[in-house]
Amino acid sequence: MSHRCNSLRIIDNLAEITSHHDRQVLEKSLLKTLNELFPGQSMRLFRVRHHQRQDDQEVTLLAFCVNDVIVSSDENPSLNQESVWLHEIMSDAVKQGGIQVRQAEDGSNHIAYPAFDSHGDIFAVLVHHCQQQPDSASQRLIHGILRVYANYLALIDKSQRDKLTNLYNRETLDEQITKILVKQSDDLNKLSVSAVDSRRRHYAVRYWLGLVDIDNFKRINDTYGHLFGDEVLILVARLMTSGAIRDDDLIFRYGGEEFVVLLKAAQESDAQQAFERLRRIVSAHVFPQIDGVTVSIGFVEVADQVSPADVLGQADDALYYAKQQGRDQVHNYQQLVTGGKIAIPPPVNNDSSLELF
Ligand SMILES: Nc1nc2c(ncn2[C@@H]2O[C@H](COP(=O)(O)OP(=O)(O)OP(=O)(O)O)[C@@H](O)[C@H]2O)c(=O)[nH]1
Repeated sequence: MSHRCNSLRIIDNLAEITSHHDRQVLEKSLLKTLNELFPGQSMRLFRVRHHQRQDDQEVTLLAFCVNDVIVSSDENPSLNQESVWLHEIMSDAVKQGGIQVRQAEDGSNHIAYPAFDSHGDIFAVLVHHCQQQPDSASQRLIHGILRVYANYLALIDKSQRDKLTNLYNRETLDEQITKILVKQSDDLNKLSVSAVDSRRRHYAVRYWLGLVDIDNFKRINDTYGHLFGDEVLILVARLMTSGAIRDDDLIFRYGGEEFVVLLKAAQESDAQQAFERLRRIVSAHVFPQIDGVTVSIGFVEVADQVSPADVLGQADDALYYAKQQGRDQVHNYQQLVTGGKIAIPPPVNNDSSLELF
Protein backbone atom coordinates (compact mmCIF):
# COMPACT_ATOMS: atom_id res chain seq x y z
CA MET A 1 0.00 0.00 0.00
CA SER A 2 2.70 2.43 1.00
CA HIS A 3 4.59 1.49 -2.18
CA ARG A 4 1.47 2.33 -4.20
CA CYS A 5 1.00 5.62 -2.31
CA ASN A 6 4.59 6.52 -3.06
CA SER A 7 4.16 5.73 -6.75
CA LEU A 8 0.99 7.83 -6.87
CA ARG A 9 2.80 10.72 -5.22
CA ILE A 10 5.60 10.50 -7.76
CA ILE A 11 3.10 10.44 -10.66
CA ASP A 12 1.24 13.42 -9.16
CA ASN A 13 4.47 15.34 -8.86
CA LEU A 14 5.57 14.55 -12.40
CA ALA A 15 2.17 15.73 -13.65
CA GLU A 16 2.67 18.91 -11.60
CA ILE A 17 6.15 19.54 -13.06
CA THR A 18 4.90 19.12 -16.62
CA SER A 19 1.93 21.44 -16.09
CA HIS A 20 4.16 24.53 -16.10
CA HIS A 21 5.85 26.20 -19.01
CA ASP A 22 7.67 29.02 -17.26
CA ARG A 23 11.26 28.00 -16.58
CA GLN A 24 11.46 29.48 -13.10
CA VAL A 25 8.18 27.91 -12.02
CA LEU A 26 9.37 24.63 -13.50
CA GLU A 27 12.61 24.77 -11.50
CA LYS A 28 10.70 25.38 -8.28
CA SER A 29 8.25 22.61 -9.12
CA LEU A 30 11.16 20.20 -9.62
CA LEU A 31 12.57 21.09 -6.20
CA LYS A 32 9.13 20.85 -4.59
CA THR A 33 8.78 17.32 -5.97
CA LEU A 34 12.20 16.27 -4.70
CA ASN A 35 11.51 17.90 -1.35
CA GLU A 36 8.30 15.90 -0.95
CA LEU A 37 10.14 12.68 -1.69
CA PHE A 38 13.18 13.55 0.44
CA PRO A 39 11.84 15.93 3.10
CA GLY A 40 14.23 18.05 5.14
CA GLN A 41 17.15 17.50 2.78
CA SER A 42 18.93 20.24 0.89
CA MET A 43 18.67 20.26 -2.92
CA ARG A 44 20.28 22.86 -5.12
CA LEU A 45 19.86 23.26 -8.86
CA PHE A 46 22.69 24.92 -10.77
CA ARG A 47 22.79 26.11 -14.35
CA VAL A 48 25.89 25.19 -16.36
CA ARG A 49 27.03 27.30 -19.28
CA HIS A 50 29.87 26.19 -21.50
CA HIS A 51 32.21 28.87 -22.78
CA GLN A 52 33.44 27.64 -26.15
CA ARG A 53 36.45 29.94 -26.33
CA GLN A 54 37.65 29.45 -22.76
CA ASP A 55 36.93 25.71 -22.65
CA ASP A 56 35.39 26.00 -19.20
CA GLN A 57 31.98 26.19 -17.51
CA GLU A 58 30.18 28.95 -15.68
CA VAL A 59 27.98 27.64 -12.88
CA THR A 60 25.20 29.68 -11.25
CA LEU A 61 22.58 28.77 -8.68
CA LEU A 62 19.07 28.64 -10.20
CA ALA A 63 16.96 27.48 -7.27
CA PHE A 64 17.38 25.70 -3.96
CA CYS A 65 15.45 23.96 -1.25
CA VAL A 66 16.77 24.20 2.31
CA ASN A 67 14.74 23.35 5.43
CA ASP A 68 11.74 22.62 3.18
CA VAL A 69 11.72 26.20 1.84
CA ILE A 70 12.04 26.53 -1.93
CA VAL A 71 13.63 29.65 -3.37
CA SER A 72 14.44 30.72 -6.90
CA SER A 73 17.87 32.38 -7.00
CA ASP A 74 16.45 35.33 -8.98
CA GLU A 75 14.68 36.26 -5.76
CA ASN A 76 17.88 35.89 -3.78
CA PRO A 77 20.90 36.50 -6.05
CA SER A 78 23.39 36.84 -3.18
CA LEU A 79 23.26 33.08 -2.69
CA ASN A 80 25.23 32.52 -5.89
CA GLN A 81 28.50 32.23 -3.94
CA GLU A 82 29.50 28.63 -3.48
CA SER A 83 32.55 26.98 -2.00
CA VAL A 84 35.41 25.68 -4.14
CA TRP A 85 34.73 22.01 -3.45
CA LEU A 86 31.16 22.36 -4.69
CA HIS A 87 32.52 23.69 -7.96
CA GLU A 88 34.87 20.72 -8.07
CA ILE A 89 32.15 18.13 -7.60
CA MET A 90 30.00 19.81 -10.24
CA SER A 91 32.95 20.12 -12.57
CA ASP A 92 33.56 16.37 -12.19
CA ALA A 93 29.87 15.67 -12.87
CA VAL A 94 30.15 17.79 -16.03
CA LYS A 95 33.43 16.20 -17.18
CA GLN A 96 32.47 12.61 -16.43
CA GLY A 97 28.80 12.97 -17.31
CA GLY A 98 27.61 10.82 -14.40
CA ILE A 99 26.48 11.00 -10.77
CA GLN A 100 29.24 12.14 -8.37
CA VAL A 101 29.28 11.44 -4.62
CA ARG A 102 31.47 13.32 -2.11
CA GLN A 103 31.69 13.05 1.64
CA ALA A 104 32.14 16.35 3.49
CA GLU A 105 34.39 16.73 6.57
CA ASP A 106 31.38 16.41 8.90
CA GLY A 107 30.50 13.04 7.35
CA SER A 108 27.51 14.34 5.36
CA ASN A 109 27.18 13.53 1.65
CA HIS A 110 26.89 15.63 -1.47
CA ILE A 111 25.59 13.93 -4.59
CA ALA A 112 25.75 15.76 -7.92
CA TYR A 113 23.34 14.68 -10.70
CA PRO A 114 23.95 16.11 -14.19
CA ALA A 115 21.00 17.03 -16.49
CA PHE A 116 21.45 16.79 -20.27
CA ASP A 117 19.91 18.87 -23.06
CA SER A 118 18.74 17.52 -26.43
CA HIS A 119 22.30 17.75 -27.83
CA GLY A 120 23.66 15.59 -25.03
CA ASP A 121 25.36 18.54 -23.31
CA ILE A 122 25.02 19.11 -19.57
CA PHE A 123 22.98 22.27 -18.92
CA ALA A 124 22.27 21.83 -15.20
CA VAL A 125 23.47 19.96 -12.14
CA LEU A 126 21.37 19.07 -9.12
CA VAL A 127 23.29 18.81 -5.84
CA HIS A 128 21.67 16.79 -3.07
CA HIS A 129 23.05 17.25 0.46
CA CYS A 130 22.13 14.57 3.05
CA GLN A 131 23.50 12.87 6.14
CA GLN A 132 23.21 9.33 4.83
CA GLN A 133 24.15 8.46 1.29
CA PRO A 134 20.90 7.56 -0.56
CA ASP A 135 20.62 3.96 -1.77
CA SER A 136 20.90 3.27 -5.48
CA ALA A 137 17.09 3.15 -5.93
CA SER A 138 16.78 6.68 -4.48
CA GLN A 139 19.62 7.89 -6.68
CA ARG A 140 17.88 6.40 -9.73
CA LEU A 141 14.62 8.05 -8.69
CA ILE A 142 16.25 11.49 -8.40
CA HIS A 143 18.09 11.01 -11.67
CA GLY A 144 14.86 9.88 -13.37
CA ILE A 145 12.90 12.90 -12.17
CA LEU A 146 15.72 15.16 -13.34
CA ARG A 147 15.53 13.48 -16.77
CA VAL A 148 11.78 14.12 -16.99
CA TYR A 149 12.47 17.77 -16.12
CA ALA A 150 15.26 18.02 -18.74
CA ASN A 151 13.18 16.34 -21.48
CA TYR A 152 10.19 18.54 -20.74
CA LEU A 153 12.36 21.66 -20.73
CA ALA A 154 13.77 20.66 -24.14
CA LEU A 155 10.20 20.34 -25.49
CA ILE A 156 9.22 23.74 -24.13
CA ASP A 157 12.38 25.27 -25.55
CA LYS A 158 11.60 23.85 -28.99
CA SER A 159 8.05 25.22 -28.91
CA GLN A 160 9.36 28.67 -27.97
CA ARG A 161 11.78 28.98 -30.89
CA ASP A 162 11.48 30.24 -34.43
CA LYS A 163 12.24 27.44 -36.90
CA LEU A 164 14.37 29.43 -39.34
CA THR A 165 16.69 31.27 -36.95
CA ASN A 166 16.31 29.21 -33.74
CA LEU A 167 15.76 32.49 -31.86
CA TYR A 168 12.85 32.78 -29.40
CA ASN A 169 9.53 33.41 -31.16
CA ARG A 170 6.99 36.21 -30.92
CA GLU A 171 4.65 34.47 -28.43
CA THR A 172 7.50 34.06 -25.97
CA LEU A 173 8.36 37.75 -26.35
CA ASP A 174 4.95 38.96 -25.13
CA GLU A 175 5.24 36.72 -22.05
CA GLN A 176 8.72 38.03 -21.26
CA ILE A 177 7.73 41.69 -21.58
CA THR A 178 4.67 41.12 -19.39
CA LYS A 179 6.84 39.46 -16.75
CA ILE A 180 9.22 42.44 -16.70
CA LEU A 181 6.37 44.98 -16.54
CA VAL A 182 4.84 43.15 -13.58
CA LYS A 183 8.25 42.95 -11.85
CA GLN A 184 8.94 46.67 -12.36
CA SER A 185 5.43 47.56 -11.21
CA ASP A 186 5.97 45.49 -8.03
CA ASP A 187 9.23 47.37 -7.46
CA LEU A 188 7.44 50.71 -7.72
CA ASN A 189 4.65 49.58 -5.41
CA LYS A 190 7.24 48.91 -2.71
CA LEU A 191 8.28 52.59 -2.77
CA SER A 192 7.11 55.13 -0.25
CA VAL A 193 5.13 58.04 -1.70
CA SER A 194 8.06 60.44 -1.13
CA ALA A 195 10.35 58.27 -3.21
CA VAL A 196 8.11 58.23 -6.27
CA ASP A 197 9.87 61.22 -7.91
CA SER A 198 13.09 59.30 -8.23
CA ARG A 199 11.32 56.05 -9.03
CA ARG A 200 13.55 55.05 -11.94
CA ARG A 201 16.54 54.67 -9.64
CA HIS A 202 14.64 52.19 -7.51
CA TYR A 203 14.25 49.35 -9.99
CA ALA A 204 16.41 46.50 -8.74
CA VAL A 205 17.30 45.73 -12.36
CA ARG A 206 16.67 47.87 -15.45
CA TYR A 207 15.55 46.26 -18.72
CA TRP A 208 15.77 47.60 -22.26
CA LEU A 209 14.02 46.46 -25.40
CA GLY A 210 15.55 47.05 -28.84
CA LEU A 211 13.73 46.52 -32.12
CA VAL A 212 16.31 45.53 -34.74
CA ASP A 213 15.33 45.74 -38.41
CA ILE A 214 17.48 44.74 -41.39
CA ASP A 215 17.77 47.70 -43.75
CA ASN A 216 16.44 47.46 -47.31
CA PHE A 217 15.73 43.78 -46.92
CA LYS A 218 13.18 43.80 -49.73
CA ARG A 219 16.01 44.78 -52.10
CA ILE A 220 18.10 41.82 -50.87
CA ASN A 221 15.17 39.48 -51.54
CA ASP A 222 14.39 41.04 -54.91
CA THR A 223 18.02 41.00 -56.06
CA TYR A 224 19.21 37.64 -54.76
CA GLY A 225 16.02 35.69 -54.12
CA HIS A 226 14.03 34.65 -51.09
CA LEU A 227 16.31 31.73 -50.17
CA PHE A 228 19.30 34.04 -50.09
CA GLY A 229 17.23 36.45 -47.94
CA ASP A 230 16.60 33.58 -45.52
CA GLU A 231 20.33 32.94 -45.37
CA VAL A 232 20.93 36.60 -44.44
CA LEU A 233 18.30 36.31 -41.67
CA ILE A 234 20.08 33.24 -40.27
CA LEU A 235 23.48 34.96 -40.42
CA VAL A 236 22.23 38.14 -38.73
CA ALA A 237 20.60 36.02 -36.00
CA ARG A 238 23.87 34.14 -35.52
CA LEU A 239 25.89 37.38 -35.35
CA MET A 240 23.59 38.71 -32.66
CA THR A 241 23.73 35.56 -30.55
CA SER A 242 27.45 34.92 -30.81
CA GLY A 243 28.92 37.31 -28.30
CA ALA A 244 27.22 40.59 -29.26
CA ILE A 245 25.20 40.59 -26.05
CA ARG A 246 25.43 38.89 -22.67
CA ASP A 247 24.40 35.26 -22.14
CA ASP A 248 21.30 36.04 -20.11
CA ASP A 249 20.00 38.70 -22.49
CA LEU A 250 17.32 37.41 -24.86
CA ILE A 251 16.87 37.64 -28.63
CA PHE A 252 13.60 37.01 -30.44
CA ARG A 253 12.51 36.88 -34.05
CA TYR A 254 9.72 39.43 -34.02
CA GLY A 255 8.51 39.26 -37.61
CA GLY A 256 9.91 38.85 -41.13
CA GLU A 257 13.20 40.74 -40.97
CA GLU A 258 12.74 42.20 -37.49
CA PHE A 259 14.30 41.02 -34.25
CA VAL A 260 13.85 42.04 -30.63
CA VAL A 261 16.66 42.16 -28.08
CA LEU A 262 15.77 42.29 -24.38
CA LEU A 263 18.73 43.17 -22.21
CA LYS A 264 19.59 44.19 -18.68
CA ALA A 265 21.68 47.32 -18.18
CA ALA A 266 22.11 49.57 -15.16
CA GLN A 267 22.38 52.79 -17.18
CA GLU A 268 20.90 54.08 -20.39
CA SER A 269 24.43 54.61 -21.74
CA ASP A 270 25.22 50.90 -21.19
CA ALA A 271 22.12 49.91 -23.16
CA GLN A 272 23.02 52.40 -25.92
CA GLN A 273 26.52 50.91 -26.12
CA ALA A 274 25.21 47.35 -26.28
CA PHE A 275 22.84 48.19 -29.17
CA GLU A 276 25.58 50.19 -30.93
CA ARG A 277 27.90 47.19 -30.63
CA LEU A 278 25.24 45.01 -32.20
CA ARG A 279 24.74 47.45 -35.08
CA ARG A 280 28.49 47.66 -35.70
CA ILE A 281 28.96 43.88 -35.67
CA VAL A 282 26.37 43.49 -38.44
CA SER A 283 27.66 46.36 -40.58
CA ALA A 284 31.28 45.13 -40.25
CA HIS A 285 30.42 41.56 -41.23
CA VAL A 286 31.25 40.43 -44.76
CA PHE A 287 28.21 38.56 -46.08
CA PRO A 288 28.70 36.18 -49.02
CA GLN A 289 28.02 37.90 -52.40
CA ILE A 290 26.42 40.95 -50.86
CA ASP A 291 27.78 44.29 -49.74
CA GLY A 292 26.64 46.41 -46.86
CA VAL A 293 23.99 44.56 -44.85
CA THR A 294 23.06 46.92 -42.02
CA VAL A 295 20.44 47.15 -39.28
CA SER A 296 18.54 50.04 -37.72
CA ILE A 297 17.64 49.87 -34.05
CA GLY A 298 15.06 51.67 -31.90
CA PHE A 299 15.16 50.99 -28.18
CA VAL A 300 13.29 51.88 -25.02
CA GLU A 301 13.43 51.11 -21.32
CA VAL A 302 10.85 48.53 -20.21
CA ALA A 303 9.58 50.36 -17.15
CA ASP A 304 6.09 51.63 -16.48
CA GLN A 305 4.37 51.09 -19.82
CA VAL A 306 0.83 49.73 -19.74
CA SER A 307 1.30 46.69 -21.98
CA PRO A 308 3.81 44.82 -24.19
CA ALA A 309 2.20 46.51 -27.22
CA ASP A 310 3.03 49.88 -25.64
CA VAL A 311 6.69 48.95 -25.17
CA LEU A 312 6.99 47.62 -28.71
CA GLY A 313 5.15 50.68 -30.08
CA GLN A 314 7.66 53.05 -28.47
CA ALA A 315 10.64 51.05 -29.73
CA ASP A 316 9.01 51.05 -33.16
CA ASP A 317 8.68 54.86 -33.10
CA ALA A 318 12.42 55.11 -32.39
CA LEU A 319 13.14 52.56 -35.15
CA TYR A 320 11.00 54.52 -37.62
CA TYR A 321 13.05 57.63 -36.78
CA ALA A 322 16.30 55.70 -37.38
CA LYS A 323 15.01 54.63 -40.80
CA GLN A 324 13.99 58.19 -41.68
CA GLN A 325 17.41 59.51 -40.68
CA GLY A 326 19.17 57.25 -43.18
CA ARG A 327 19.26 53.75 -41.52
CA ASP A 328 22.25 51.92 -39.94
CA GLN A 329 21.79 53.79 -36.65
CA VAL A 330 20.53 53.39 -33.09
CA HIS A 331 18.00 55.66 -31.36
CA ASN A 332 16.51 55.74 -27.88
CA TYR A 333 12.78 56.52 -27.68
CA GLN A 334 13.00 58.52 -24.46
CA GLN A 335 15.81 60.71 -25.80
CA LEU A 336 13.88 61.39 -29.01
CA VAL A 337 10.84 62.44 -26.97
CA THR A 338 12.91 64.61 -24.61
CA GLY A 339 14.69 66.21 -27.57
CA GLY A 340 11.36 66.94 -29.29
CA LYS A 341 12.31 64.73 -32.27
CA ILE A 342 9.16 62.65 -31.97
CA ALA A 343 5.82 63.57 -30.40
CA ILE A 344 4.45 61.83 -27.31
CA PRO A 345 1.18 60.15 -28.21
CA PRO A 346 -1.85 61.43 -26.23
CA PRO A 347 -2.58 59.37 -23.07
CA VAL A 348 -5.08 56.58 -23.60
CA ASN A 349 -6.87 57.34 -20.32
CA ASN A 350 -6.23 59.14 -17.04
CA ASP A 351 -6.08 56.04 -14.90
CA SER A 352 -2.42 55.57 -13.99
CA SER A 353 -2.90 52.08 -12.54
CA LEU A 354 -1.21 49.25 -14.42
CA GLU A 355 -3.54 47.15 -16.50
CA LEU A 356 -1.81 44.27 -18.16
CA PHE A 357 -4.70 42.07 -19.17
N1 LIG B 1 13.61 35.93 -47.29
C1 LIG B 1 12.66 36.29 -46.43
N2 LIG B 1 12.06 37.50 -46.60
C2 LIG B 1 11.11 37.87 -45.73
C3 LIG B 1 10.71 37.04 -44.66
N3 LIG B 1 9.74 37.72 -43.97
C4 LIG B 1 9.56 38.90 -44.57
N4 LIG B 1 10.38 39.02 -45.65
C5 LIG B 1 10.51 40.13 -46.59
O1 LIG B 1 11.11 41.24 -45.93
C6 LIG B 1 10.85 42.42 -46.74
C7 LIG B 1 10.60 43.59 -45.82
O2 LIG B 1 10.51 44.71 -46.64
P1 LIG B 1 10.09 46.15 -46.12
O3 LIG B 1 9.15 46.02 -44.95
O4 LIG B 1 9.60 46.91 -47.30
O5 LIG B 1 11.38 46.77 -45.55
P2 LIG B 1 12.84 46.93 -46.12
O6 LIG B 1 12.96 46.61 -47.57
O7 LIG B 1 13.72 46.15 -45.21
O8 LIG B 1 13.09 48.46 -45.95
P3 LIG B 1 13.41 49.25 -44.62
O9 LIG B 1 12.92 48.44 -43.46
O10 LIG B 1 12.69 50.54 -44.75
O11 LIG B 1 14.89 49.46 -44.59
C8 LIG B 1 9.65 42.06 -47.61
O12 LIG B 1 10.10 41.96 -48.93
C9 LIG B 1 9.22 40.67 -47.10
O13 LIG B 1 8.72 39.86 -48.14
C10 LIG B 1 11.34 35.76 -44.53
O14 LIG B 1 11.06 34.97 -43.62
N5 LIG B 1 12.31 35.44 -45.42
